[in-house]
Amino acid sequence: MTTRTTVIFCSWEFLPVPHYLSFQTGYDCKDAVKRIFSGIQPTGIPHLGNYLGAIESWVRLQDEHDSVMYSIVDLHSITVRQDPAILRQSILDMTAALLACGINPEKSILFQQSQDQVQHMELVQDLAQSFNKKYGEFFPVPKSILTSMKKVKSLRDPSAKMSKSDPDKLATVRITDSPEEIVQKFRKAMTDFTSEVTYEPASRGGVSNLVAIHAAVTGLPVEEVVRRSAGMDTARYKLVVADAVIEKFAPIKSEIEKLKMNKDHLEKVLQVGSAKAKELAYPVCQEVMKLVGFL
Ligand SMILES: Nc1ncnc2c1ncn2[C@@H]1O[C@H](COP(=O)(O)OC(=O)[C@@H](N)Cc2c[nH]c3ccccc23)[C@@H](O)[C@H]1O
Repeated sequence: MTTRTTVIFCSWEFLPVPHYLSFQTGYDCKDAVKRIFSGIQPTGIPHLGNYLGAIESWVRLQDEHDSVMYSIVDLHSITVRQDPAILRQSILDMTAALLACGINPEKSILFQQSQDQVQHMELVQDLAQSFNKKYGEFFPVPKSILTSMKKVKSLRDPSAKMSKSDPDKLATVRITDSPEEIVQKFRKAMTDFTSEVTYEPASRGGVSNLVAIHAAVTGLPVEEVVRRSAGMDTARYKLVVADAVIEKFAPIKSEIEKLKMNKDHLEKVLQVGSAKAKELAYPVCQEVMKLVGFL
């Protein structure tokens, strides 16, 4: 008998999870298989924060775990009114972006949240615990895991996180930005009056955000990035970071363009993902029905 459990992946916050994903179909929670689950809203193009804080790790996790699910959380996005046609297109664009970043539908189940039922992480934990109290140890209680990358900060206000919805267009670097746009955004990034490049997040948020981004996109330790920029002023350093980001995103950007031309493929990926997710959920729901006495 295969047993299943859920490990919630998130970058720094508690994240909600479709509740069926926290079910297991075995009888012994201790033997449960780890399941990775995370999600991203379809609205807007993924930015540097989404990439470094989540997507890059999702790609790694799909190679490290047998059961991995990523959801395009379209239900989350309708907390504000969305134009249906634009939302439909955004879901496909996000699918293209995730595939271009390296999400492999052979290794991960990629699906739309609206094809599931959704609950929040804390609620799932409460539900699992309360169900287990009444019916025995059936649901593993989901746990969160964290990435090493902290929040990527806004380029215009290092006290705020980089966000898709920032009204200041210079604050957020999107995966599909042109090299010119990326250079412009980094050139205008807020730093301070000290020209030296150092990593002191508490007192020098702006330049430290640049160092953290630089380290993350090059894969170098922060200390090494700082050492290599000795003698450089922040104005020059901004261009070095911009170049590193351009280099990182160039292959992803061209892959997105290719994938977006094949709408049928993108739709198929989501359909197959939803079918796989439903297939996992169905026997679990049946077990629950039996435990409760409905079947
Ligand atoms: N500036 C930033 N720096 C570093 N990481 C960041 C930055 N901005 C965003 N992220 C991370 O990107 C992922 C998707 O963000 P969303 O806002 O679309 O993501 C959200 O709105 C989520 N609630 C959707 C979600 C994630 N996990 C789930 C599990 C179940 C259901 C839903 C979810 C997230 O990991 C987010 O933490």
